[in-house]
Amino acid sequence: MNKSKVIDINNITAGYDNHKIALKNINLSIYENDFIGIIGPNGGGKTTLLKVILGLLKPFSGEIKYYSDEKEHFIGYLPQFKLIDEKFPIIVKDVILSGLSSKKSIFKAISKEDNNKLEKIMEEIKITDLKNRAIGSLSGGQLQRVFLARAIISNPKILILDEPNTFVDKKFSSTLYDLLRELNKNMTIILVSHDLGTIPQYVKSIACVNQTLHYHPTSEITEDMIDAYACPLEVLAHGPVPHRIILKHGGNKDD
Ligand SMILES: Nc1ncnc2c1ncn2[C@@H]1O[C@H](COP(=O)(O)OP(=O)(O)OP(=O)(O)O)[C@@H](O)[C@H]1O
Repeated sequence: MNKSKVIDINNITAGYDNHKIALKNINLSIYENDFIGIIGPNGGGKTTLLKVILGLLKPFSGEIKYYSDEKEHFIGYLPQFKLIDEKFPIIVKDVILSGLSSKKSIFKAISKEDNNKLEKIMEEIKITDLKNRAIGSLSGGQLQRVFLARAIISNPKILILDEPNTFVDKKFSSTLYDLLRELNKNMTIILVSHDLGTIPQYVKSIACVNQTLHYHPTSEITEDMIDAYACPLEVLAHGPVPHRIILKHGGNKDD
């Protein structure tokens, strides 16, 4: 079966003002219905890669191609979590609705169709009871759900999540992954995570990012990836780790 490409990253080198290079000669092709887990050490360049994909950071060199007719709702993005000032005067439903159009004023009356989308998404993510709460009054996990709802309400072709597990509780964590699996039927998902114990069960492939990018077309995390890319080893030691994800390099064939 031939899958269509949605994004092609060719030989990208990127970094910041001081000419500090965060990513060097990165190549990655992303296809429809991919579910890519991005792992790597702190400061390895994961968020920088997302910024390049989102068009928020112009690379020093290289090229990124997008394959889509529709620009506006091509990518939904759940950013890395930041606490919000508790006086921030916006309520939950307006935050979620702002994911439908960047141009629409939050004071404009919402259409019936948009309202239906809002109700449906809040039910799916189990935040209906938060609908009229000021976002500054929410807990970290609640806020993260609200931003997830905002990222997917427009039904984007690609969903990008940066560390979505930081604040959610264990119970919502499995709901979140089940939801992502469901969304993945119609959406490409790119997920940055340190949660090495969990992501192999959900993602279809893994990209290790530590200034360079190494793509692994399976969801197994091998010792090799951990050694070469200094991925956070301690996470593997926490809790029950499915045996199948710990393989030696070439373990599939030789062991
Ligand atoms: N705005 C910035 N200005 C200058 N340097 C930056 C900026 N943002 C990130 N960096 C640097 O770029 C490198 C890559 O950072 P990045 O945030 O992409 O890493 P990361 O893999 O997402 O890390 P973490 O897992 O800690 O979130 C780091 O050395 C970081 O200090």
